[in-house]
Amino acid sequence: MESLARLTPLYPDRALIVAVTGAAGQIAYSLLPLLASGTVFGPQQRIKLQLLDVPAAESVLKGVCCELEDGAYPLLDHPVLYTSVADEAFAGADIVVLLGSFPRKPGMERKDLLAKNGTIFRDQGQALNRVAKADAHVIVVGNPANTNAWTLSQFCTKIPKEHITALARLDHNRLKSLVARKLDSAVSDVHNVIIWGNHSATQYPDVTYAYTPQIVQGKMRAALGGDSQLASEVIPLIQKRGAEVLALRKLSSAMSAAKAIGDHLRDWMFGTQTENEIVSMIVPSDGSYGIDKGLMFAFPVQCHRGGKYRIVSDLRIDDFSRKYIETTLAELRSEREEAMRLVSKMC
Ligand SMILES: NC(=O)c1ccc[n+]([C@@H]2O[C@H](COP(=O)([O-])OP(=O)(O)OC[C@H]3O[C@@H](n4cnc5c(N)ncnc54)[C@H](O)[C@@H]3O)[C@@H](O)[C@H]2O)c1
Ligand SMILES: O=C(O)CC[C@H](O)C(=O)O
Repeated sequence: MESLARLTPLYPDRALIVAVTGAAGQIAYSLLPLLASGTVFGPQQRIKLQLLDVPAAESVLKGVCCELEDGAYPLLDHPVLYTSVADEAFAGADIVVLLGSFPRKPGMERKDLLAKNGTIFRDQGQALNRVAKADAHVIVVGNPANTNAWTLSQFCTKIPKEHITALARLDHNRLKSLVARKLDSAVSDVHNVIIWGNHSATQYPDVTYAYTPQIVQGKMRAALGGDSQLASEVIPLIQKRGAEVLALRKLSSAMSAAKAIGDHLRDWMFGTQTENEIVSMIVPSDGSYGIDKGLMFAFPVQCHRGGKYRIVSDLRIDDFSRKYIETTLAELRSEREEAMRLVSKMC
């Protein structure tokens, strides 16, 4: 259960301004009620929503706004702003949630998305540079999320680099839930799973530092059947979970993505739940664990109220883990190279 003290409003005297792109899409349809109801920013924080989508989605977006009105959410300021002009959506925003992009369809490779979505993140980086608050906090969700966040940050120099993050929390939650199911534990009893690297099939879902009241830190790999079981079952299951949902729904994950975005934002803005709790966020590397400085990489982090976080940089990484971290690092380096090529063409 959330403690109300933890969720003391960030701005008691005004509405928190939240811009959401791709607001006519499916993740937004699950996320907007979480924002409007106080689930993410607490039951006392007023919210102003500024929604962006492409002109072709105007009618759907208007319908979403009608539903937000009809929800009679006590915390939501009216009118909800909706627009197809990025500068209008981002103006004055405290929090910027970037969903707007093309999701992968069955038969598409994730790398097909790099070129398709790169220009969106260039344009939105430039728009943020023009109109955003210098202390805005940004989360990129549109895939390929790490590299889109990197592209955005190349065009948005006004906002500090560490305020630009991307979503690894869905993978983190998937792993946490899987561990709970395997051990027949409550999800809330599972702590400190970690996702490393890319939000892709090379990510490394790591249980080395995870624990529950029954399984002490250091024993989780054995409790889940040992390293060969992890390598053959647990790790691939999490790495391929997005693809599994896509194959089943013929649409990518949306409800669970919205829940994860809420978790990411709540922990980022209010602090992680306890002093020792670790969550996974895609943030610019500070060089920890030998990851290239500036590369957008999922790391274990601890957050402190007001949008501050620190990468937990002192975990011992054994050979088993290092191999996975190197694989996802290599993929991210090559995505960044491709993005650099595209960016230099875009300039
Ligand atoms: N990082 C993660 O964990 C994670 C999880 C799930 C989905 N995703 C990604 O999130 C993105 C959104 O997924 P979705 O299911 O909501 O997709 P969707 O297709 O339902 O919605 C995307 C919306 O973005 C809009 N859009 C496209 N270009 C835009 C632009 N330039 N500006 C504003 N809006 C624009 C589209 O019109 C559409 O309404 C996809 O890229 C998907 O792959 C990431
Ligand atoms: O396109 C994909 O494979 C994944 C979509 C989404 O990022 C997810 O993790 O569910």
